[in-house]
Amino acid sequence: MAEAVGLVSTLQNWSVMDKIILSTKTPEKKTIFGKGNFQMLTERIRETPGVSAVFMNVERLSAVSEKELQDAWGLKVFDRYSLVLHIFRRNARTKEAKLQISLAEIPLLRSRLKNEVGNLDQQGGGSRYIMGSGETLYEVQQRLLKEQELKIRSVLERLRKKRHMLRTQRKHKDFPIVSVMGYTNCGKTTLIKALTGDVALQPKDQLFATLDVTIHGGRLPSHMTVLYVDTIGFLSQLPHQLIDSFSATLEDVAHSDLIVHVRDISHPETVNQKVNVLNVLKNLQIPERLMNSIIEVHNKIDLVQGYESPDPEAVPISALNELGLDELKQRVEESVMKSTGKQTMILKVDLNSPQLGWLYKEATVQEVHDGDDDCSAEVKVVIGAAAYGRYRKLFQVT
Ligand SMILES: Nc1nc2c(ncn2[C@@H]2O[C@H](COP(=O)(O)OP(=O)(O)OP(=O)(O)O)[C@@H](O)[C@H]2O)c(=O)[nH]1
Ligand SMILES: [Mg+2]
Repeated sequence: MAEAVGLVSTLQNWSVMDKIILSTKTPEKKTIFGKGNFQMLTERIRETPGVSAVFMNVERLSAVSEKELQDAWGLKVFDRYSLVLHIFRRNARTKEAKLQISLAEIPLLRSRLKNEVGNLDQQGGGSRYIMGSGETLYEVQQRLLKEQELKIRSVLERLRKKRHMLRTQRKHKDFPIVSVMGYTNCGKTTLIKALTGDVALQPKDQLFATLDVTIHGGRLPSHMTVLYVDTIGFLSQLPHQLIDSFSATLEDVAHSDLIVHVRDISHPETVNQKVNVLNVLKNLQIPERLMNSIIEVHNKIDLVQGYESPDPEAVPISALNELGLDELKQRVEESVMKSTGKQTMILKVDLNSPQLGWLYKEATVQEVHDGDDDCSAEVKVVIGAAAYGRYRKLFQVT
């Protein structure tokens, strides 16, 4: 099992795996391989030292096929769905991520159950009624699964509402939100760590190191605070049901003020990865204004000698070596000012009133200069239209 997972971490794309592990395009057929092929594969598996699991590059194996292959090879057999789920399970930290995984596991349990009951039926046990309850064993188990699914969904819904509330509070505080997105392992977490200095962040050289959407405050050149959102990485051909379960965690992206798309330009599949990420973003129904203002970041330039971006709009950086970050922050600032309608203003404040304190709390104070008299000051401030409206109303400024 460790090998299978290690392999995914290193290769990061299914197509390369075809060459190394097994592949088939007809998982639904009861017998996947012809007799000759099956024997050849079995021999290859036996001859290869240290194989502890086999990965079949298909979205879903039927429970019957999975069991047959496992019995024949004496090894755990993964398909794309169960392998991604396995990695997710290892990396999940928060309650929400764990619940999402439990939800994604239900279809697997359901098809296994069907298979087990099929076997029991052959022995004459599966469809018997239980102690006059009117329900067969299969029906009871199906019902329990359904109940479990409903319970998970209702807890997830509660967590979602809580997130919604937090989002509203953040908006009220007027901090722009920048979602950092990209293919798995492209360096999203490393970049946010470099931009915010948040030592709690842990970048890792593995797939789906980040499974929870987390938020980190960082300063822009104008001293404005923005909130960077670290998101789950994308992977091509991620099984559909898993996307459904996890797209909920990406919901917040549609409400952000800017998307930064990080690309690992040292990766041989970097162009395909970009296409994949943009496709998923389209499916997440991101508003057009956000899609049109995406900042594309070319990361890991330290790994490509003399890198020159083919796209003059892209920002080349090395998150690990902290190269190009000043330019990136500048671009983020310009974009955020535009999308949030924030402006730089010079306000005259009365030092005998709480105006200055209010501005420090609700906006970004850049400079404070002495005013015409002892009790006034001129304040350079970055402030959004809504906050300025509140300021004027509160202090009756015309
Ligand atoms: N050489 C080099 N390595 C980098 C750079 N940025 C990130 N890495 C490495 O790439 C690996 C993945 O980094 P992460 O920041 O965890 O990537 P991620 O996009 O957050 O990955 P997931 O959360 O799994 O989707 C780590 O080993 C980082 O050290 C860079 O600029 N140069
Ligand atoms: Mg990450």
